Amino acid sequence: MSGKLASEYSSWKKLQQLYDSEHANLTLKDLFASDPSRFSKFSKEYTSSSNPENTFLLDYSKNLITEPILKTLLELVREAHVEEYRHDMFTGKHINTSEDRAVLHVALRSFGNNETSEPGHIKEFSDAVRSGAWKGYTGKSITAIVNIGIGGSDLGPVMVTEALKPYAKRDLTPYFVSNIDGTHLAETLRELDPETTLFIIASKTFTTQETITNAESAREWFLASAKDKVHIAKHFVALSTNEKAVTAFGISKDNMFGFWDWVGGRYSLWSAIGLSISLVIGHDKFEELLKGARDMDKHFRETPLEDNLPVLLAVVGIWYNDFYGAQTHALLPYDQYLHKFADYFQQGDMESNGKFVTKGGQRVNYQTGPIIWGAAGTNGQHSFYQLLHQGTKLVPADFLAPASTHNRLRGSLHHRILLSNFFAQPEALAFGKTEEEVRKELGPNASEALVKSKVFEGNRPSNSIIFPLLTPATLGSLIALYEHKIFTQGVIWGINSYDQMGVELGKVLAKNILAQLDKPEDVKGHDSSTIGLIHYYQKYRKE
Ligand SMILES: O=P(O)(O)OC[C@H]1O[C@H](O)[C@@H](O)[C@@H](O)[C@@H]1O
Repeated sequence: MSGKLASEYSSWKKLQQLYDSEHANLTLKDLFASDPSRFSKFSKEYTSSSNPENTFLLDYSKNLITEPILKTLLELVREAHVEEYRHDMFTGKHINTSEDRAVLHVALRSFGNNETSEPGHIKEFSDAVRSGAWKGYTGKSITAIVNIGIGGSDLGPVMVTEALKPYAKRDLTPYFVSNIDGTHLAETLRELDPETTLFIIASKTFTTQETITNAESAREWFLASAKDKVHIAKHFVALSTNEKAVTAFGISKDNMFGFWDWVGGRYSLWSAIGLSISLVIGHDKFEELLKGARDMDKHFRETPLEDNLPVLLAVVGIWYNDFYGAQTHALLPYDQYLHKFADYFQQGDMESNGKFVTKGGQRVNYQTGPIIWGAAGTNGQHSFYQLLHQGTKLVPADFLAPASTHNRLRGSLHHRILLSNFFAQPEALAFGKTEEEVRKELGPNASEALVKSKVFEGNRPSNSIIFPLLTPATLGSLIALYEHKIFTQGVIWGINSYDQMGVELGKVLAKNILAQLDKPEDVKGHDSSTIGLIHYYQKYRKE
C-alpha cells in the first residue's frame, strides 16, 4: 500500500476535475449518438483459457464514461499499485495486515497444489454419499444433507447449489440452517428423518455462537432417535480450521474437512466449505466451478488493465461511488437460478469493503464500499424498479443473463420474454422517455402533471453481462470476476478487504446482554432505551 489516501492521488484529483467539468453534459444519449462504435469500444468478450464454452460478454458501454475518463480511472489503478498488490495476493504475501494473514482463496482453485486443498477427501466422501455407499446408522443411504453454518459458511454453498440446480442429484436434498432463531432449525428438521440425514457443521472458527448452538440442537434431535453417540460418526461431519473444537464437539478427525486461516469466510466456497456443493452436483462439477474461477484468476493476473474485466467493473464502480455520490449498487440477474447472487455478494462486497479506515489507520475522506442489493429479474421490475427509473437516486446496476436456459418451456417462450426484459430495462434506464415523446403519446388534452409523471429522465447507467448458459465453469468465472472487482476497489481505497472487525462489537454486547436476560434487576450498564426494551421482553417472555 502506498500509504496514501485515494484522494491524494493525482489521478483522483484529475477525476474530480473531469467530473466537475463534464458530468452536467454527460448523457448516454449523446455519447451513443456521437459515436457509432461506442458498443465495440466499451464491451469485451471473455473466453476462459481452458474451456471455450465458458465465455461471456461484458457490455459497459451504457456507463457515463468517455475514453479520457476511463483512461484516468485506469491511471488511478496504476497509481494505487493494484498490479503490485495483485501480485502480492497471488504470491501469498500477508495482505490481510490486521490479522497478519495471506489471502489465498485463489490457491484453492489453482490445482496441482496439494498443500492448499483437500480435494481427495472431499471427492471420496462426496462419491460415497452420492452413490449410496455411505450408510446411516440403520443401514439406509443418505437422502438429505443439512449444512449448518452462517455468513461465509452458508451463503456461498446456498448461492451455488441454487445456481447449479440443473446439475443436482435430485434425490439428495440440501438444506441450509444459518439463523440462531430456533425456527430455522425446527422448520427444517420437521421434514427430515434422522436415519437418512447428514449434518455438515460448517464453521471456519468453530466458535460461532449461532452455528455451534444449532449444531448442538441438531445433535440432540439426532440422538433422540439414534440413542447411541457412536452413530454421530455416520451423520455429522465438520468443515473447519479448528480441529480441537471439532473433536471436542464429538466429531472425529476422520469426519473433519480442514482448511486454513488464509481462506477468508466470504471467500471460502472454494475450500472444504464447498462440501455441500460437491455433494449436490458431484465432485467433477465442483472442479469445473473451481476451474472457471481459476481461469478468471489467470485473466485478472495477465490481462492489461484496459481489457481486464474485474478492473473495468471496479473503476466504473468507483466513478459512481466516489464522484457521482451513488450509495448503492444493484445486482440484477435475469436467471431464477441466480436468485441468491445478490445475497451472496452482499456479504462478499459489504463485509470486504465496508470500512472507514485505511490499512494505515487513517480515516478516509471519501466513500468506500457501496450497499449491494438486488433480486432476480423480472420480480424486481414489479417491485423496486420504479425507483430505479424515476426515483431521485442514482443506482448503478449490473444486469446478468444466460442466452439459453436449462428449462426451455414452450420452445423457450418464457426465456425469450425474460430476455426481452433483460434487454429492455438497461435501454429504458439509459435512454428514458422525453417530455416531447410523452406529449405526443398523450395528445393535446393531457394535463401538465400527467405529462411530467410519465417522463423518464434516463441517463441511468448499467453494465450487462450475457453468457451462453449458466454452467459450473461460467458461474466460477463470474464469482471470481466480482471477487477481483472487490479486491481492486479495496486496494484503490487503501482499506483491508480481508478482515471484518465490524461484526465484533454486536457479538460482544449480545453476550453481555444474554447473561442479564433472566431478571430485571440484572439489566445494568445500558442506555434507557436498551433497558426499556429488555424489560418489555422480560414481561412477556415464555420459556
Ligand atoms: O465460519 P465461521 O467461523 O463460523 O464464521 C461465520 C461468519 O462469522 C462472522 O460473521 C464473520 O467473520 C464472517 O466473515 C464469517 O463468515
